Amino acid sequence: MEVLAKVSSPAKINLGLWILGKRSDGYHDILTLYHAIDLCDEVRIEEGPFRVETSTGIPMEENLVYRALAEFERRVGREIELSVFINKNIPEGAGLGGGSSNVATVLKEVNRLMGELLGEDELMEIAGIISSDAPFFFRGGTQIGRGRGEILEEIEPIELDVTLLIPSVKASTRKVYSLVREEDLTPQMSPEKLVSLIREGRYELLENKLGEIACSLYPEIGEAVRFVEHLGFKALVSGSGSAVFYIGKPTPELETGARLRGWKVVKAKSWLGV
Ligand SMILES: C[C@](O)(CO)[C@H](O)COP(=O)(O)OP(=O)(O)OC[C@H]1O[C@@H](n2ccc(N)nc2=O)[C@H](O)[C@@H]1O
Ligand SMILES: Nc1ncnc2c1ncn2[C@@H]1O[C@H](COP(=O)(O)OP(=O)(O)OP(=O)(O)O)[C@@H](O)[C@H]1O
Repeated sequence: MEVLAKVSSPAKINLGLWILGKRSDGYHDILTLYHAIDLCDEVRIEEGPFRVETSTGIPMEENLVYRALAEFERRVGREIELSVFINKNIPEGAGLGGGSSNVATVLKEVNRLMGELLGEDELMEIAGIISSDAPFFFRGGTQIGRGRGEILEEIEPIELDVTLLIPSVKASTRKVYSLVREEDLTPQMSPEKLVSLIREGRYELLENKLGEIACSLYPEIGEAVRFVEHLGFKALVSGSGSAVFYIGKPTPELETGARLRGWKVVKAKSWLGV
């Protein structure tokens, strides 16, 4: 079959995440700085029967991309006659937004291949229904996320070397959020404070309140944080975990320690292209 599109689907890290409050719809209002990195899934779209397959064998009905395309099809009133194949490199349940990135990347490509039937706003609306992290991936780069994560504001691009340390445990975003208590809320944190921290390069002041809960729920994530801090780096959990990262390149001590513990090390850079 003819290959119609080949496109990369980048991961994200959260350069800080604060939980501002609990909402009546069961979600939480957050303030976060999304940052796309060059750890990517590879998406291939061919003409053919409507299907969505991943290299990790995610059942199609469970695939966030399939659910997004089903909603797209309903709205445009035309059948999708395309086959989507995703080669997964982004570890699942790592707080790196793999599925969310796939949703945005595939919606954009399918919409383009079918003649731009929907505008970006409506595509982002579909994406946001499927996953709170997905709207970020339409523009990528570095964006402030508020609300559930779907209210976005681009800031000037920053270029970082990032080292990810990925424990084998998969973190459940829903479970981590379900443990949020009153004392974990920081309603006083504002986008202005966050932007000034970043502008001044005060990365040591960044924190992820959700990541702290993930560490209590999944001790291996806490171990990874303490190991990175022991090496003298500022460790942050990405999203709800399990990935831990720091700004800088891998060191021999880090590689050795990670190997001993069976943790994956990924050397990444900012992903500036969308
Ligand atoms: C942790 C982050 O990844 C940080 O970027 C996001 O806040 C979560 O984004 P996500 O994985 O796309 O989350 P979703 O798939 O939309 O929601 C999964 C579950 O996480 C909880 N959830 C998610 C986002 C949010 N702002 N508040 C929440 O309480 C809800 O229980 C929801 O049912
Ligand atoms: N296309 C997909 N890619 C990855 N996971 C998917 C996909 N579709 C559905 N899933 C399911 O969703 C779960 C979470 O996926 P994802 O990789 O986006 O989580 P995550 O890395 O924790 O992202 P986030 O930062 O949004 O929490 C996976 O464990 C998997 O079962």
